[in-house]
Amino acid sequence: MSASATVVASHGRSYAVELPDGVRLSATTRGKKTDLACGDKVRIKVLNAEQAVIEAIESRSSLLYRSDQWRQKLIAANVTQVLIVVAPVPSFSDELIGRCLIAVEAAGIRPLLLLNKADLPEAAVAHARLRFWESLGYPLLMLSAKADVTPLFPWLAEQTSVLVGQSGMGKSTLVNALVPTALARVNEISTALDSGKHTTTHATLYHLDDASHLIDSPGLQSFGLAHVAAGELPGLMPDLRPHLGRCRFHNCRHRAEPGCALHAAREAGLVRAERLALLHRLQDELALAASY
Ligand SMILES: Nc1nc2c(ncn2[C@@H]2O[C@H](COP(=O)(O)OP(=O)(O)OP(=O)(O)O)[C@@H](O)[C@H]2O)c(=O)[nH]1
Ligand SMILES: [Zn+2]
Repeated sequence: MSASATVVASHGRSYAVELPDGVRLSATTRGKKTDLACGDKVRIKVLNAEQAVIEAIESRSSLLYRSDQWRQKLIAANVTQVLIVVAPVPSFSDELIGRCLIAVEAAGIRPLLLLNKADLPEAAVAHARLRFWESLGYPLLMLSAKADVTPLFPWLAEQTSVLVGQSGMGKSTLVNALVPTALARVNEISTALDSGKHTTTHATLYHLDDASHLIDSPGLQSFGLAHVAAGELPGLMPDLRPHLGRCRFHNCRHRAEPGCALHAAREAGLVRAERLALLHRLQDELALAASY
């Protein structure tokens, strides 16, 4: 029997898919190609009450992924919003936030920065650090997953959101607070995927209501952007964007070229030196990836 389904968990080559009536099956793909992400809409062939084979993947409205010179790591498909979760403790990385926001911009998805653990005394300093990202136009919400997640409700309504962030920021705590049945679900899916672990080792999709869905993803340590073209990078950085097209050379790489408008903006205090440094690091990584 052939049917439509949604990928609700992905872990390596193992998937869990959900039928329109809510029944979940474990599924594998045919052949070697396994470019599937949690949130993907697929056509499956049901083998029995527990198993299915994924036969085709439907076109995606969005795809969030990271990549290095060797491979792409799909994070989530068909999401409308990315929640970048940070916390005062353990300390978060601005480098990771900057990279993640470029991937989010490249994918055309709405971002929300979420500062969790607002109850900790270190939260004020973390909040002050995040004001930079807020000044670029990215919305920022501060809450405590342990105390109260209701401030998040209006943001989640009628969205398919994916939680991304470094390990330990509190993604699982957030999911457990938002989805009362989440823990049971995780155990059920872990069994289906035969991983035997109950930590966030794979992406999982939860339904908050009929129109609102939430995908949890494993903690990130790095965020490669080998899939973004070098020429597109500055246009994906909102602080650099207003200065583009004003360099002396139309093909300026914003490195040592004379008359570079981005360097002029940095000298005028309009652009942070770290942001140009990030652009240059990403350009170097792309050049390295291209040389393989
Ligand atoms: N004080 C405080 N601690 C929190 C809060 N939310 C989560 N924590 C704690 O932070 C630690 C990490 O939380 P997790 O939910 O496991 O973090 P995670 O982001 O899912 O981590 P990974 O599964 O490794 O990706 C746990 O000890 C939580 O109890 C909060 O709002 N306030
Ligand atoms: Zn330039």
